[in-house]
Amino acid sequence: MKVTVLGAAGGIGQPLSLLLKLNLPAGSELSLYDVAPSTPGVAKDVSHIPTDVKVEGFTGEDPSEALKGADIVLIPAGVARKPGMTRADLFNINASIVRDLVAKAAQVCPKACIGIITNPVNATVPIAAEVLKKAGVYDKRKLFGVTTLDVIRSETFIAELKNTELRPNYISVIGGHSGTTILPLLSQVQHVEFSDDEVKSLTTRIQNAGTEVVEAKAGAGSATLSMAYAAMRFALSLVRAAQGENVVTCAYVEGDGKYAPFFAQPLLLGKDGVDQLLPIGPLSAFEQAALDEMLPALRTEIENGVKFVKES
Ligand SMILES: NC(=O)C1=CN([C@@H]2O[C@H](COP(=O)(O)OP(=O)(O)OC[C@H]3O[C@@H](n4cnc5c(N)ncnc54)[C@H](O)[C@@H]3O)[C@@H](O)[C@H]2O)C=CC1
Ligand SMILES: O=C([O-])CC(=O)C(=O)O
Repeated sequence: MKVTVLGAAGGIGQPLSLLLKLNLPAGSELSLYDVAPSTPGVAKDVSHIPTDVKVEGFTGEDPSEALKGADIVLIPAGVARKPGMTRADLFNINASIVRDLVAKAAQVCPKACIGIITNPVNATVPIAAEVLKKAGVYDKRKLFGVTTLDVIRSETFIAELKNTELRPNYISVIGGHSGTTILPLLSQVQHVEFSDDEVKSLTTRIQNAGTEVVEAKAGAGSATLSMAYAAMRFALSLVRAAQGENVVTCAYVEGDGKYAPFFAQPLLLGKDGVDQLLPIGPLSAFEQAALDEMLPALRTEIENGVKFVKES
């Protein structure tokens, strides 16, 4: 199993590389690439940790060497928000970064599962899909927007609010990954009751959690450490599924188009990525209204991504 991280020298990339070195199964390979010239040094640094995961680092303009033989490609390359910006403000720079990196992955490792972390995820995943289609290698089961951070935040905030045990993957977060497109399905959480006020305030907190970090970091970037953990958890789900385990997770994928062409929802992962789209389940009136309200914005972000590739 080979995992390649594109953007490996960044705020997310470095702790993600560390976590993968510590947690990938023995015998795995970890390939780190970034335009930052320090990347071979990041790889050298991580490689001194005594686990049975082989690490290589690459820099320069071309990620091809890093992508050779990759089974999973994780992409946190690009710029992050500063206070006052929305994720959509990152589109102009990050759209072409994702387009060009995914075009290389399409050439070098067309069968790899690709997890896009770079924001705005709602648009960068459709960009990646269009690039893979152009290259004739698109398999919608293998392209994901990584929304695991929304899930782990929900887990943490619920446990804090209700003083309950932390349980992984006990909540679905559907829709997309920005503002009101992030919709945690609190009504489905087992054994926990929320008042209407709690539902409102907790939903808003989960939707604004990225901004909470951006503001607290005061100009030094956005979530990196919790995102690195989230991306590791997502990558390990793909690894376990590739090894034959049935794994359920939420991610932003091209689904059945019922709500929007791309949509974050629970998925059953298998050997080739998405094995089954799982139903989002029954929604409360609050959640149904929030879903109806978010869809136009989500669809517009998707269209912007598609248009960007068609026009470039
Ligand atoms: N999906 C999610 O839940 C989250 C997504 N993000 C997004 O992840 C992205 C990265 O965030 P950070 O790591 O904090 O940013 P950062 O600026 O610390 O790191 C980004 C890295 O990407 C590299 N890079 C830029 N262009 C590249 C290219 N063409 N090829 C390879 N590497 C390239 C840079 O050299 C840098 O090392 C941002 O777009 C951010 O908004 C951040 C948090 C959560
Ligand atoms: O808010 C941001 O810009 C980074 C991000 O996606 C998150 O923390 O959820």
